[in-house]
Amino acid sequence: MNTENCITLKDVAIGYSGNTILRDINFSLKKGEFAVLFGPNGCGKTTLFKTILHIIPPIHGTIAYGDDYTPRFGYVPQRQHLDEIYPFTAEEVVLMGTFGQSKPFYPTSKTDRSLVEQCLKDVGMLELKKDFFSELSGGQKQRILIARALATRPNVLLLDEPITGLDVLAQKKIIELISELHKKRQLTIMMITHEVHHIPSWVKKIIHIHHYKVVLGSLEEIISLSRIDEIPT
Ligand SMILES: Nc1ncnc2c1ncn2[C@@H]1O[C@H](COP(=O)(O)OP(=O)(O)OP(=O)(O)O)[C@@H](O)[C@H]1O
Repeated sequence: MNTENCITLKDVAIGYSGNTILRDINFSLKKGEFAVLFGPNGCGKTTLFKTILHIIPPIHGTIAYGDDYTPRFGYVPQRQHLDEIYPFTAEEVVLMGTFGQSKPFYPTSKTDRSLVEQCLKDVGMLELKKDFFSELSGGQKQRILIARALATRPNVLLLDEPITGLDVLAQKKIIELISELHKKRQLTIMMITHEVHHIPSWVKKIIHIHHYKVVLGSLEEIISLSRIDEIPT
């Protein structure tokens, strides 16, 4: 495998309990690349993320990593699913990101505490760390979920619809934050969206799920395909 590629999907089929949702998925991500996974509601974007994260196995095909490359995934799930079930402060939510690497029932280490502080600082939420997660605005919640993912010390960040449901200004700020983190931490990033106008104009790689097929395309190609889909038949 090309050493520049950190993740390669080859002839992958995804789905649940043997029922295929999408097949013939073929693409690679280079180290430090920023890719958008775009497609309509219910087409299988989150399922593809779950497969890449090994939460569910692929029905067919392989997911390979570059030579000498071990991916450490940070996952930012859809915010709407978490809003009401989190009776924790912002800081406690970020701390959860460290749990996968700490020993059970041990008090939080100083290293983890300072990691949490750094992640809160990096997303601009240090001052609100004692506020309840449930009482934060949509944009602030998104920042905390990004900080929680950063606290897992990732080299690959997967973001599921990070700007859906935010107002235009908050969307702009979250995209700026993600872009800044991408550069500063040299992360490989994959971001899901189902709205074409949520794709930043500077994104070069777009993985498009279109009519049950996974294709790579430029933003211009994706926009023209979306327009064709909007024409009534
Ligand atoms: N745990 C599950 N078991 C069986 N089917 C599921 C499960 N989770 C999702 N599905 C189905 O898989 C299909 C793809 O869902 P998925 O959540 O991956 O789509 P999506 O593109 O991320 O949608 P959205 O944009 O609405 O988040 C849907 O038909 C959904 O009902």
